[in-house]
Amino acid sequence: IMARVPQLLLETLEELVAEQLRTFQFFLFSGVLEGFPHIPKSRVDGVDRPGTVDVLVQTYGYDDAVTVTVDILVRMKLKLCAETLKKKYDEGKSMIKKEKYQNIYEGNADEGDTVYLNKIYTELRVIEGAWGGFTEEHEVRQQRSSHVTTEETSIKVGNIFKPKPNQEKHIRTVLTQGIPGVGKTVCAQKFTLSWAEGDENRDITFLFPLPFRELNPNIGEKEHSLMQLLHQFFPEMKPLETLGTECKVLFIFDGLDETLLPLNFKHNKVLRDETEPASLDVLITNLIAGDLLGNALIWITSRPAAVGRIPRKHIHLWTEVKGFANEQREEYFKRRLCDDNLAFRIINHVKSSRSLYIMCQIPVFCWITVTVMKKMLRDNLTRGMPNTLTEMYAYLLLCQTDRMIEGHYPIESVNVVLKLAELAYRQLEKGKLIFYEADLKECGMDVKEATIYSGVCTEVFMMEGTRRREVFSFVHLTIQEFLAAVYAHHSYMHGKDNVVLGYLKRMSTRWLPKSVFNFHKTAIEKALESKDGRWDLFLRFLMGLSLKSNQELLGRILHLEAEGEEDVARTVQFIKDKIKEEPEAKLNLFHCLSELKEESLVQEIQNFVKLLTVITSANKSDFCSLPQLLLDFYLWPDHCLISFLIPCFSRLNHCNLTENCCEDLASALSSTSSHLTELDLSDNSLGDLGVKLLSVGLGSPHCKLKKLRLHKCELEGDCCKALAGVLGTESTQLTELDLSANDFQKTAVKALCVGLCSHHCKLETLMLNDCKLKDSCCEDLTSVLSSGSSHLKNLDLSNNSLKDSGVCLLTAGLGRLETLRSV
Ligand SMILES: Nc1ncnc2c1ncn2[C@@H]1O[C@H](COP(=O)(O)OP(=O)(O)OP(=O)(O)O)[C@@H](O)[C@H]1O
Repeated sequence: IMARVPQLLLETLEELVAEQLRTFQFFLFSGVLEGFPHIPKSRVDGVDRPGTVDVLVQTYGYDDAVTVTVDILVRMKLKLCAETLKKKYDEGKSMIKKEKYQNIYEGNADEGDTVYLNKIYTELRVIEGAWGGFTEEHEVRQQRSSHVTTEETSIKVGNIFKPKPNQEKHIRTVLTQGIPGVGKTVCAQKFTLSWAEGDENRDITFLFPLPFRELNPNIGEKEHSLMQLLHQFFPEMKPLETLGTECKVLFIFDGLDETLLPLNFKHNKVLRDETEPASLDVLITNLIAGDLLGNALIWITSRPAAVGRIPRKHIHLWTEVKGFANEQREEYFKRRLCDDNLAFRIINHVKSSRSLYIMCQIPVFCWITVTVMKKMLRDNLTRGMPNTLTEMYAYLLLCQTDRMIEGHYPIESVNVVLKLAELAYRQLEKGKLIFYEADLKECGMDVKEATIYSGVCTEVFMMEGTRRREVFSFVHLTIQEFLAAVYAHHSYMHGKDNVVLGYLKRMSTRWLPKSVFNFHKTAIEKALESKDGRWDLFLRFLMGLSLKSNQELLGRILHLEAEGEEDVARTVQFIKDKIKEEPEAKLNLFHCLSELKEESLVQEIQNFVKLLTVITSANKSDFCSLPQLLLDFYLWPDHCLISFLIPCFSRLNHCNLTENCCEDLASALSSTSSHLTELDLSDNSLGDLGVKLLSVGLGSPHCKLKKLRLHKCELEGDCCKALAGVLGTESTQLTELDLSANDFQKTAVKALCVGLCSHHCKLETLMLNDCKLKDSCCEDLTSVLSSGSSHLKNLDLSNNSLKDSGVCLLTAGLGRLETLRSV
């Protein structure tokens, strides 16, 4: 339709006779059109029809060129002509609506390139019933805490409104929450498209996607009825005056976090009539509360921090988008790239960096990774692939700048990036994610500059309706945080201006001596003071930018280099001191060290975990989530850290562990740097499978374990063969094995004895008490004891069902045994 606008306008002007054309042009240059700039007389006076169309489009853009033309035609009393133009335009617009849902808006799409949703859409993990007790926490932290939720029931997005078995009440309102970039908008779009294509939810007659951010510009406009609002957004609905009660209607309100509406559920008047005018806030709150169109289905999506804006009583089903599971990550890369070889290389790189791999749970990071790595591999820049977050975002900014230069935009990238960075910082300071032209102006930017970088940094929305208005936002909050850090770093390096301090403090301290260290220190303190973690990611990027390598990387577009390397060393020390002060509150500081590629991070974590062990030992349930937490988020460099962590976790008894952690433990035990000699895993539900997985590590030549406790681990004997294998390996150093309080049968002990007989076996103490053993196992044990190779000195068989005859048999062949407990 947009491409057809000039043609539509031309067709309209061709209906005018010469006299009328001159009158039309008079309106353009006379300046009578309210809210639209007038066109200089010299540009239109006496110009032919195609020339007039050109001037119209160049001056007003497609949308407003049509609005202006319709307005003038009405003033010229050419009503029919005006209506025809408007009708054709509106019809075309409703067609692009459908197209709008077929394509996905991604910042990096090459000019004219269409990314089809159905092509790249990869199933997302969505769970239902999760009320996580949301807090005002920063979303990146939410990602962390959402990790430890326990019970999760997956749900298919297309089924959220379908009745569940045994459910009496139908679900009218659903709220779907998720951290930024996790795929909420894409979910809503996919739902809409599947419905529009007739694949799913065909019982819904009307589906109205009304993103909160597109509703914002309507705030403060004169009152509208719900029907008028719908007519404005969906012109094809105009023939309908009411929606009635017969048909099933669904409203999708995407992005609750972006609304500027007060959502005053408590005091807004009750509204029941969809034709009665009211303020936008009244319309929306009444729709959600069910007073207006009580049968309509409502779906709201939101980032976690904003979900509290809807009273819980109005929400019937809570769901949460969790992002991609492991296989889905790979599938995404394959779908996105259409080149298996390239996908394979990217997947391999992502897998080689655990932090990157974890980040790629969030689809938007997958997209950033694809954007950056595709270009790097294409340019043969395989050396030094990005590993830290700062590197990744720096490359993203470079990619975008290259695209801009390729597009021959006659604009100086340095300036635009800096202005954008300032914008990012100022808005972050205000806690704003969306902003207006006035905010751009504050940073010396015009709309054109912002839109040139629209690919990655900002999005522009042409609003429908009576007014044209652009709303801006960074494509992703993390990009805003990155650019904000660029601004803070640049301001300090070039003007010794510490923006982090805030204006007043900056003024009052301007005479004090300055140093990079002091600058970093204020930023660290600011981040630590903010309760909602708003500055956490900013700080990570700021630390990352203090690395010479990252400054050089960005050197092509920005001069960020700083003197004062020793200052960075002081910053590192300061971070470490802060961590020691209050380790459990300073998790983000570990991320900062990893952005700084701080080699001693490993040591720091080890110390940190030791401290944590002491702090949390009183509360084992908190403690048990920590290994997973740490493994996931603080592994850098990726491969060796776990082995450093393990010594601190040598006492993992009673930690609610299951077989799920055994593979990680095994890999820690088999790491070359593993120094663990004792491991207590008692009172966990490892089961036979868990111990089998663990045995892979136990049997490794690098495993230095001497004592292993598996008391009460829900073992039934299946694992004994694997344990025997461990005992029989040449490198085994195990001298003490506690298998007490498990449920072993004869065959289990028999299997174990194979290992005990091996001449490599160094076991001196074996505890098999409380194992429901019967006499029948004594025979095998006796043959072990009497074999010359056994080192067994202590054997505990107490609390089993052994009879005298069995014990007699054992005592007959004690070998080197010093203690035998059998009662
Ligand atoms: N299911 C999916 N399949 C493929 N790509 C996806 C999927 N979900 C998300 N993406 C990618 O991630 C990007 C961000 O997703 P989306 O805009 O839906 O996130 P969001 O949760 O709405 O974030 P925000 O809270 O920031 O609005 C998309 O532009 C797309 O590139």
